[in-house]
Amino acid sequence: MTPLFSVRGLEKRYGARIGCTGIGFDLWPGEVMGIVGESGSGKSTLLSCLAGHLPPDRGEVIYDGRDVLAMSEPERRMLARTDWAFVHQNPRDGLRMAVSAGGNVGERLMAVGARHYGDIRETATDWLGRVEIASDRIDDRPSAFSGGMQQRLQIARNLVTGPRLVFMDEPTGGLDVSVQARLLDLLRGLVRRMGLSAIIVTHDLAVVRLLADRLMVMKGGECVETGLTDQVLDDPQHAYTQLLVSSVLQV
Ligand SMILES: Nc1ncnc2c1ncn2[C@@H]1O[C@H](COP(=O)(O)OP(=O)(O)OP(=O)(O)O)[C@@H](O)[C@H]1O
Repeated sequence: MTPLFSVRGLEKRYGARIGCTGIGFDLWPGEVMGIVGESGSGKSTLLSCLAGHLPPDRGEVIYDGRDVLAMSEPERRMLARTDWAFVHQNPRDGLRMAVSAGGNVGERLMAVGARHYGDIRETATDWLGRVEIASDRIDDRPSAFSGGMQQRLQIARNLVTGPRLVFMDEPTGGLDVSVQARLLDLLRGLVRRMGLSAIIVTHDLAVVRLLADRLMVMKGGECVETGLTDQVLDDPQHAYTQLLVSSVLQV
């Protein structure tokens, strides 16, 4: 088996300030990797570089044997529409607020070639069900939805085309705790059932405990510790990870 996604020596600077540096890992098919660290540790910068939203200054990003950084913009956009998906922290960044819930899901299918209206509507209805949105809300706009519903709709919009790799930026951030728990459960079920590979950025260790097979701990733009999630959280080796874990336990 070869890795689905490989990263080597990735670096991004903002002038003299380091965004992230020296990042390298392999992600295997069906594997979920969590990236954790305090605010300013470089998580979002790294995720943006990985997902092709931000050009890194140095390094290599290989997806399924293809050099992502050497791709043309149309090639990268095609990849982002087909094999990849990106779930934003704020659903408004990942949804079209002026389009109905069904339209939000359906237009992704159309972007990959679906044309038959009946089939598109049927698949959209099915996906709304999978993310626990009642089918009679299909013609409502996302602005009429709660934050949790909007996030579930964003997930349906992203997963309907059957991506292989999903990037998630604080997918449960900004939601209240009971809504977070339900969303996490739902995400875990979808990721496992679809055999998705995912990279999840969060500062919430409960999120990675539930979703991630493997963890990368970041501090000051660098990876300070990596390993299996339970191993890292139960027996942290780096002083910073120990602090991160113990500060959570004190809450
Ligand atoms: N557009 C930018 N211009 C200049 N510096 C930036 C920019 N974006 C991020 N940085 C800097 O890069 C470093 C990493 O920031 P980044 O946003 O990636 O961290 P983060 O771990 O995602 O934080 P948060 O959890 O608060 O989003 C920080 O020092 C930050 O100030």
